[in-house]
Amino acid sequence: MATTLTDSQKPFSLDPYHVSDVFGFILPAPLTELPPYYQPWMDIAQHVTELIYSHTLRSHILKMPLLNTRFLESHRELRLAHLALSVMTMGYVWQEGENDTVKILPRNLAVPYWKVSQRLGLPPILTHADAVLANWKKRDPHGPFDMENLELLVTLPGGDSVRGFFMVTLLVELAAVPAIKSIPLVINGVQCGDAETVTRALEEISQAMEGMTDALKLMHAYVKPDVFYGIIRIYLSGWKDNSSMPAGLVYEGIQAEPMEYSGGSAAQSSLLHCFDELLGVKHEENCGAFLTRMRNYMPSSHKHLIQDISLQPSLRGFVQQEASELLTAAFQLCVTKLMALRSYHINVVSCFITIPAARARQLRRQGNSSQEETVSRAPTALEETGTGGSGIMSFLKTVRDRTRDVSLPLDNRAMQKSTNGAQPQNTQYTTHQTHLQSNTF
Ligand code: HEM
Repeated sequence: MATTLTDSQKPFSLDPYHVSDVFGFILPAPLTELPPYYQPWMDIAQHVTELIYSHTLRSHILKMPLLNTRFLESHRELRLAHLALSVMTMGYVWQEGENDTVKILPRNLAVPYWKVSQRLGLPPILTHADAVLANWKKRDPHGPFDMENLELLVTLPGGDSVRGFFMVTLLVELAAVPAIKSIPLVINGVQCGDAETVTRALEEISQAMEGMTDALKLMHAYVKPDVFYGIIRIYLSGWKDNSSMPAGLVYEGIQAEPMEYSGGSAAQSSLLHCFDELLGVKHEENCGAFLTRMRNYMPSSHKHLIQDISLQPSLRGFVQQEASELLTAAFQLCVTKLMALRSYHINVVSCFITIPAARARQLRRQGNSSQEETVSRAPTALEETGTGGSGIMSFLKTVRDRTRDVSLPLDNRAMQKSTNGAQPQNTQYTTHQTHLQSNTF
């Protein structure tokens, strides 16, 4: 008689979580057009930048018809609709900068935006899932997935730098795909005590983390710091913990009270949340609360993946229990590479926020903050906080330092063997080896 496996006995798989084998969390082949009924949205969304520059976006949006969302059927249609409504909303709110914001998002934008957001499980604001994961197409469909052959579906002010910012972030997501695909191998390997498979999968993950750092380095080649700081950033910022929008935003036709949402940030990428849960990284109260809140800004299936990884038996506990040098080295290499990625990201933030912010302050002090200096156009409300609303540097350093806490001590010899890709000589792993045995090496 055939036996059926219960959920907890089935191998862990990425299938239920809408994660692509080729693209990871990136939406594969996003649609570029909606059904013709929604053309009034696309006509505005595809020209948001020009309309902002001519100060006419708000008036165009006010004249837009109130469309019914029930003709949007597929997931990809909903994602394009969310992206289009998101760039319109960011443009509508920030068209005149930080000093002339709005209190109300008009009904013809707010009602469909709310409904599409509800169906996707996303908040009604521009998220990483919109601007990065669902905002790309290949110029030549048969060409490579690289900077030269990729373009945005919709954009915001900032020219080549805004394209660079979203596309480099997309390439970081792509570099992470081998790591995401290795997560089930780690979890299933731990379940059945297969230390050799876990070791190999962890090596794959650490290599992908290094690839992510390399991709992040492209930010310097494709994004100008003063354009990012002075022009792009305000359009990514939200109406929570933002002194330019202290009361939040009323979504007309949804509820009379204003609502607060954080702006778009790669803290909403599911990647590092998955790695933290897998490795057992625990964040301090405030940082942890912010990061956990960011999970509500992810597509719901990706959020569930992170939750389900967190419910698995402890990988770190398994590594300690196995007391294998190679396994410990592979685990430790993941911790080291994740810390290196976070440290490099801190450098990027310093270059793109801290330094331009200091320059803007200096110009202001000298009474020299003319609009010709790009950094001077930046909103002052965002100087000390991230677009997601966090106090940037101390937050990022604390998050990086908590990563270190899961380190497992190992001797240099094992680390060298692992980085050289040496294979274990004796692969007879069992789940019940003890620490004591490892101390006899
Ligand atoms: C110019 C480029 C970038 C800047 C200026 C930047 C800025 C920031 C800021 C200010 C935060 C603090 C949280 C917030 O307020 O939103 C943050 C968090 C974060 N960013 Fe970025 N970021 C950049 C690129 C990226 C890229 C390409 C990634 C990779 C996908 C990334 C991943 C993260 C993550 C994962 C966090 C949460 C903290 C952590 O887990 O370490 N960032 N970023």
